[in-house]
Amino acid sequence: MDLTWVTEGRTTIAVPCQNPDVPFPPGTAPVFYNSRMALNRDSTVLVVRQTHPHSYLDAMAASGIRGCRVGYETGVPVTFNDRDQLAIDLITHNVQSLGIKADITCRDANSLMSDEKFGFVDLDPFGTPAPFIDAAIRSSGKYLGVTATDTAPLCGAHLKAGIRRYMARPLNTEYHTEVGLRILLGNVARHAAVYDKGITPLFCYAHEHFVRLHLQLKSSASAADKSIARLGYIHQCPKCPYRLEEQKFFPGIHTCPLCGASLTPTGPLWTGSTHDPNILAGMIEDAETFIAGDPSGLLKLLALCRDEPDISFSYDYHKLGKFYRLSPGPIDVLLNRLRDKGYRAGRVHYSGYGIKTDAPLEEIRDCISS
Ligand SMILES: C[S@@+](CC[C@H](N)C(=O)[O-])C[C@H]1O[C@@H](n2cnc3c(N)ncnc32)[C@H](O)[C@@H]1O
Ligand SMILES: [Zn+2]
Repeated sequence: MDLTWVTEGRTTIAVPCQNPDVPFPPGTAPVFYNSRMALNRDSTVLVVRQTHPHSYLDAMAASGIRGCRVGYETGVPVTFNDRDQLAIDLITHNVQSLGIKADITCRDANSLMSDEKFGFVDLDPFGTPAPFIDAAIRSSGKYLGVTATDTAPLCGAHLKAGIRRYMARPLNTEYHTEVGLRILLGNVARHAAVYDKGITPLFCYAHEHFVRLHLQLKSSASAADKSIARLGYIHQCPKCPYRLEEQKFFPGIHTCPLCGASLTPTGPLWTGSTHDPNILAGMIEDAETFIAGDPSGLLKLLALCRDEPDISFSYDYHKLGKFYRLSPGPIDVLLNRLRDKGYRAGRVHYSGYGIKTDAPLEEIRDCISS
């Protein structure tokens, strides 16, 4: 395998040689490495620096970049695993060149996670993490990281695949990214509850083509009950912009109060907050000085998440304008008008056109038109 050196964060490792103008066709790279996931890994390094787990499992390590960064940039002992021997050879080379403390195993991730426990278990598979979530919850002593790149099933573009994988009904609507994030969170909460574990989202977000979760697990039946109580539904009107958040285990049947159509439920999904404000504040402070290179993209994402209201759906600002046949002014003017009227209002982290507010639609329309 021809190798080249790459530096990500403060860590330099070897990865398969790739001409950026002629990328490997999907599935043909000798060992996977994607520089576009650097922000995803930056966020994990920051979470690990806030949480200090006693050990970290990079369950699907490929080149080992994620675990190498955790080991080198946080000092936490790492176990690297991949079922591919080529990946193991590359990880061994990278671990030796960095001089970090590590165990390296070549096993099926589910088998390893069924046998051993780790402070922080991290899943970063190709596509869906669904087949690995159960074992990861059993293996994790306290923290869990999950990446999902199967955004089409999660967000409702591939409805049947979404239902099969996550046992929830997604909805391909203007806030489908939010739906995908919350369906994955809800799925993890339900798996955790089976083992009397509750989840606390530390920093969970959707970005470009992936969803990323960082969670804390708490072992107790009451923590599990509290998580289950956070599950619910978003009911969307198929004819107008009306939508309703419902925190209930079984969905109610609802009719749109504005146009009379039957609302379509999406879920079960996680409702309310998707981050811990203290962890986020610590990450923001740390990112400014610790993340090597240009931390502006990550800092922007962290600030947007911090300021996003804890509401489980959003509106596309342009779509509202189109529906009401109004030409909307600047988004910040609308948000200020809503706040002046006493409503919560803010931007969303996953779209430049999304807004979240608890104002009723008539008030939003008035604020757009005034
Ligand atoms: C998306 S890559 C991991 C990327 C890596 N974490 C990073 O940050 O660059 C997925 C890796 O999972 C490995 N893999 C897939 N299924 C697996 C399984 N059941 N057990 C262990 N490794 C697996 C593949 O060999 C591949 O190297
Ligand atoms: Zn309606």
